[in-house]
Amino acid sequence: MVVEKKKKRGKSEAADPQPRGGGSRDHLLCDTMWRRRVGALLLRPRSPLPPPSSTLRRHLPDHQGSDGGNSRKPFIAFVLGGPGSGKGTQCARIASDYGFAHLSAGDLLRNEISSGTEKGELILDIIKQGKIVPSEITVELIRKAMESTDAKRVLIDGFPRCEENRIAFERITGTEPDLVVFFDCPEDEMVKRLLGRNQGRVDDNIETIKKRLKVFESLNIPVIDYYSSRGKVHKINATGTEQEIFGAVRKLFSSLRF
Ligand SMILES: Nc1ncnc2c1ncn2[C@@H]1O[C@H](COP(=O)(O)OP(=O)(O)O)[C@@H](O)[C@H]1O
Ligand SMILES: O=c1ccn([C@@H]2O[C@H](COP(=O)(O)OP(=O)(O)O)[C@@H](O)[C@H]2O)c(=O)[nH]1
Ligand SMILES: [Mg+2]
Repeated sequence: MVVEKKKKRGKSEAADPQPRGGGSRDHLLCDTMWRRRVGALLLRPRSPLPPPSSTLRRHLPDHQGSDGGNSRKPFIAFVLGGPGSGKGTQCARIASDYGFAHLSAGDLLRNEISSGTEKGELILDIIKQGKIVPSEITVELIRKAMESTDAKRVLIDGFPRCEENRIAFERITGTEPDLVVFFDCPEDEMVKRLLGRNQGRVDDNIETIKKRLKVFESLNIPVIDYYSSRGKVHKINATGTEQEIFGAVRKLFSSLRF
């Protein structure tokens, strides 16, 4: 099943700006429709997105360091994979064994929902529908979280979700990931795990799961294809036990020079 999908993931498709899959495209919208819908919210007077702040700049330039260690950027790993592929589970173990800060985009968004703001209501609405939150919101949350950690190694779990997310992140932070880890898992296994997750999440129901899987295939795979073409992707077979998968993860992370 996975192999068949991989065959379909040709380069030309990655370059195709149109979402794949045909049929109604509503569920595939990354950001455009929501931007329109919440234009007033997003365009409300506020300070424009700042250029990378001095704190973030300290981390963001070349992580090899160019001014005696003061300008070191953290080592950034994006952790991608379909819903239920085990991103969060494996990130927790990487964070604990390899000294990474674990920034989960989904958790940052859910924290914002808990704040009870208008923005939180918008995020909740989008998550319930399995769609993607506007990049301005997510990138800003990630940027702030990166600024507030002193960690020299950062895992960004579940982001970028689409090409537009990726471009916004690179533009706003002025940096790129050093590594992209892709947990490759068959859909039926992901569905089984999500239905058993039992965390009371509004999006872990079969109707929303189906939408999330379509969004992953149409919008997230192109991000993985993009970074593959830049030699940054390390694919890990995400079937088997947590321990077995972590064996493959450990092989990768133990071989890295941070
Ligand atoms: N290898 C695995 N085998 C079976 N269940 C797993 C495995 N890895 C994670 N899980 C469970 O599957 C669910 C989804 O895992 P999670 O790490 O939250 O995935 P993601 O962050 O990619 O959505 C959780 O309930 C988790 O405990
Ligand atoms: O960068 C992100 C990360 C998450 N989400 C939304 O938050 C939901 C849950 O994301 P999370 O990463 O927590 O889900 P997971 O893949 O881990 O099950 C997604 O379906 C999206 O609706 C988003 O819009 N942008
Ligand atoms: Mg997760």
